[in-house]
Amino acid sequence: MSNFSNQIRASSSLIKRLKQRMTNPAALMQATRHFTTLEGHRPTIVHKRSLDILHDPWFNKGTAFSMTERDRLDLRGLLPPNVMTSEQQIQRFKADLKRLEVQARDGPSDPYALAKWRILNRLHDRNETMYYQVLIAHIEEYAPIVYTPTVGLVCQNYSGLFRRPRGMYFSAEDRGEMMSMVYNWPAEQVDMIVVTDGSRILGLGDLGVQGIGIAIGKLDLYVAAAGINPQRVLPVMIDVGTNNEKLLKDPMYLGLQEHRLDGDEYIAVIDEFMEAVFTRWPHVIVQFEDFQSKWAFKLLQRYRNTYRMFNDDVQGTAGVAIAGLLGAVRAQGRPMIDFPKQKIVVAGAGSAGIGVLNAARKTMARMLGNNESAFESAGRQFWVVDAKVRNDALSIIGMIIELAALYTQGLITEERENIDPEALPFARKVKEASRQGLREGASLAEVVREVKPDVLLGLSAVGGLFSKEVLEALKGSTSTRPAIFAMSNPTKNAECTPEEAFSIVGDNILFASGSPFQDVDLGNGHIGHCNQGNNMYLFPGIGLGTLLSGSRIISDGMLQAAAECLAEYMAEEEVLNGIIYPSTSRIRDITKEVAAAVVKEAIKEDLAEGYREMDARELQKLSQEEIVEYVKNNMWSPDYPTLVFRRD
Ligand SMILES: NC(=O)c1ccc[n+]([C@@H]2O[C@H](COP(=O)([O-])OP(=O)(O)OC[C@H]3O[C@@H](n4cnc5c(N)ncnc54)[C@H](O)[C@@H]3O)[C@@H](O)[C@H]2O)c1
Ligand SMILES: O=C(O)C[C@H](O)C(=O)O
Ligand SMILES: [Mg+2]
Repeated sequence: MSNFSNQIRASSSLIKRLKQRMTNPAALMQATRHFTTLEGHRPTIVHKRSLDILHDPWFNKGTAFSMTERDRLDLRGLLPPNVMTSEQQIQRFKADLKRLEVQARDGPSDPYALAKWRILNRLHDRNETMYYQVLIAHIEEYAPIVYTPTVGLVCQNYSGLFRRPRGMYFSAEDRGEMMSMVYNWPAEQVDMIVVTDGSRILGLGDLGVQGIGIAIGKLDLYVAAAGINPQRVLPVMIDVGTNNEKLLKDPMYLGLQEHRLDGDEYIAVIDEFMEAVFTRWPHVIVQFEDFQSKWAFKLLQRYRNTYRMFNDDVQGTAGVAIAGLLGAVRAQGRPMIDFPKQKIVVAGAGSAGIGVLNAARKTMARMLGNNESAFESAGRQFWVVDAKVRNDALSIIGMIIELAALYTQGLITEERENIDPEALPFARKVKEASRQGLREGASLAEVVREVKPDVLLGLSAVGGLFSKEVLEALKGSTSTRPAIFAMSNPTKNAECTPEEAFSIVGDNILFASGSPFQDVDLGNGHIGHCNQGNNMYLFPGIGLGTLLSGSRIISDGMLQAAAECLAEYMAEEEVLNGIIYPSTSRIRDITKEVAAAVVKEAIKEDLAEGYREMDARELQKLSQEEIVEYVKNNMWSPDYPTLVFRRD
């Protein structure tokens, strides 16, 4: 699109926004105040633009920059969309100070988590190199602060915590202008974008614009674990509104205070964003993060064959779960090839749950011969329990219908009405279910009692779902070592704690959770190991491997290679001791290995087009060891460079 037509779009949208303000009393007041200021004072001349202004305490006004100023000073997209008055800014600051005590108490297991986050964040703003030195050297201690679980708390309190903006904001009001807005980002090259629309942040629901925190946290791991250069990462928030009623009414909220766009309008915004970023940075990789499942699958299908993108919750989680499930087989003292015999109960058929189910089924089918009947019989190893408010129920709420009838819950069978298309392949046949003593909607405890599964895996976002009754039922498992994956985040959303799992089901279980927990002291010198089953073990390596291979897309084979690499990373002895995932202190090493596996697969599939001086032909010639070396040599480390001044 030409610059000229962009300018026309920009000015027509400006007029539209001014018109809208005329009907909004608060905005009108603000506009009036702005003009009064202009009349009363001469404008200040600035010789800076863009981030340089935001980073200069003398000129910075933060969220109080008006829309016209944002346009004039190339600030558009560098601030959350809601323009605030300076009175509102002060209110927000005071509310944040007051909330500090409460937040400290709300914190995950560490009451000082949020205070630590603030200190680290200030360091990040001051000295990026030192920030990453600290993070890498103490990743075990600080990953739970900059990432899950504290990042959830940060997102929930983002309006108060917001200081210096980080990343870009594209809002529904920026339609038609994104192509020019991307040029407001100061970096000439961007390798990794993590984008969210804030619609499902961890298990905390719709947090609207505040979800930017999750994109920032994921990119911190890209730098710390994968060695992506921090000057080449870009966190993005696409603000299409929010359906969170509390945020819609909150005067301190920084995002658009309107309901979420839906349907074609929503897709048009995401399409425009994708076109804009890939136009400016054709080699960028875009990770979709924490989109509600309604859009997660559709957008993945829409873009995955044309853009270098993946969905972390669907695909990253699937790989991490596969590695853990294979680890669970090994921990039983059996070969991985026995995986297709495992009986697996999954609670939660959302974007992550369905991603895991599809990948696990395919892995089993491959082991069984990779034909149609293998795929069919693999499907019979899964029992899926979900609980959903029916879409149609929302529209008939007014018709005095029993509340209970609005929900579909429990075991999914083919009898279920309005079943999600993604869950349909996993619906149990009614006759088969009844032979097992089960029926449509059977409770999780009933399913566990009748199936006696090897694995109970939760991606439901419901804290405590693996209740005493459910865990008691798991004692009847036919496995020598039942495995419990309580994968929902953050901490309070975990389906159960490791203490509950070990104390109720027994010392011999295998336990993994999405958020970190302490190991459990089982007495007599024995430790119940708590694994962290989190997609952080894969997404950094998937991104880095894709970047260094120069593959134009991220294929199923590349994702599979990443998962297998993680599964094989753990030594036999560790696995037999119940350790199926590496500790976070090894995340840089595992990421290097995963990236190398991804590069290797991209070469094998003839997708690798090369990166910088390493062209496709050179890549083809590399041995396994050379690929690992190539990856290692391209990982950024936080060392101070020597600086030299030169006039422009
Ligand atoms: N450990 C990880 O690496 C990882 C990765 C991705 C997601 N997650 C976590 O998994 C959770 C789910 O994420 P998602 O993207 O799939 O969300 P989602 O909203 O798409 O899916 C959640 C599903 O759980 C179902 N559910 C709700 N209540 C239930 C109940 N009582 N019993 C059974 N099912 C129930 C919902 O109907 C929905 O289908 C979140 O907490 C997220 O943080 C963890
Ligand atoms: O963010 C995480 O910790 C994992 C995962 O992406 C999630 O959405 O929970
Ligand atoms: Mg996520």
